[in-house]
Amino acid sequence: MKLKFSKMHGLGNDFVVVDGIRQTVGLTPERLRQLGDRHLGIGFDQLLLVEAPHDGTNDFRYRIFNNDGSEVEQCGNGARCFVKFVTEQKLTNKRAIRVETAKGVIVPEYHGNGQITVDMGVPRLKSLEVPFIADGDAITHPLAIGDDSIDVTVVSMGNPHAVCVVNNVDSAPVAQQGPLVESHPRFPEKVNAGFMQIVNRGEIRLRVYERGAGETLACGTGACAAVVAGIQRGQLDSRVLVHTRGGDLSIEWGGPGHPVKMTGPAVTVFTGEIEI
Ligand SMILES: N[C@@H](CCC[C@H](N)C(=O)O)C(=O)O
Repeated sequence: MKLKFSKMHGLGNDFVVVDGIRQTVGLTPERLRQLGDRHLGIGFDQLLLVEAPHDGTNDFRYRIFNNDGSEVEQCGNGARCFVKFVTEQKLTNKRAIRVETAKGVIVPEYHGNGQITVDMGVPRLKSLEVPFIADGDAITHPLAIGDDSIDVTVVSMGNPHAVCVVNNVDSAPVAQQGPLVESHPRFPEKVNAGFMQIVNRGEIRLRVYERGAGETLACGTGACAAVVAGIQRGQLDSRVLVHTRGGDLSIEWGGPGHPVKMTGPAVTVFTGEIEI
């Protein structure tokens, strides 16, 4: 059986996007890992599956799989690619669409100038909602990593994030500490680990070691979580330019109870079909 797909990226965070409305798709975790392999398959950080919504008031359902085969709740760069995909594939002609994810509805809006803004929903800040095993709901928590201790702020953007502040992202120990944070026993569902350098109150540099995918060139929910964490810590203003290794995202957050808005590009690289 042949599977049609588009290869896309958001700031170098790359995706295989599959229309599960007009073709039948059966993907096991093993098959996902094989398709995600950069030598033996197509290669991707995440595979995005477009489905019909469960609730008729929404336009689509959006499922996300990491390249380790795990299904996850949310993906920010993927959300922008999702809206470009459904527009290019003529699955909709709306500019603003309502998309169901495993943790609520997101509302991406296509501006037509190459930029897409996504209402990523209200971040969850309570430890239990991340989930994170904490003594209380402090803004930073010391986390023991081997012989070191790092201070993390935990945020759920639908998916779990732990953000620490570093002096320089270029020399931050992302490859060493990232996997230890990702699988730390205090995060029962694992976590995405963000390393944020604060440039000024409106600008940060960010690297993210993603749960189930390793370090990526950019992470949209990671950018949202980092800005929320920086604002919670009193170090950032409400509109922040986030520099990632793959490019820039603009993030806005009005504080607790408000949704996070993320703006950035989405690119289609090629389309293809693969035997599965
Ligand atoms: N690349 C993403 C996040 C993808 C999911 C993440 N690895 C997780 O397991 O939660 C983004 O742009 O947000």
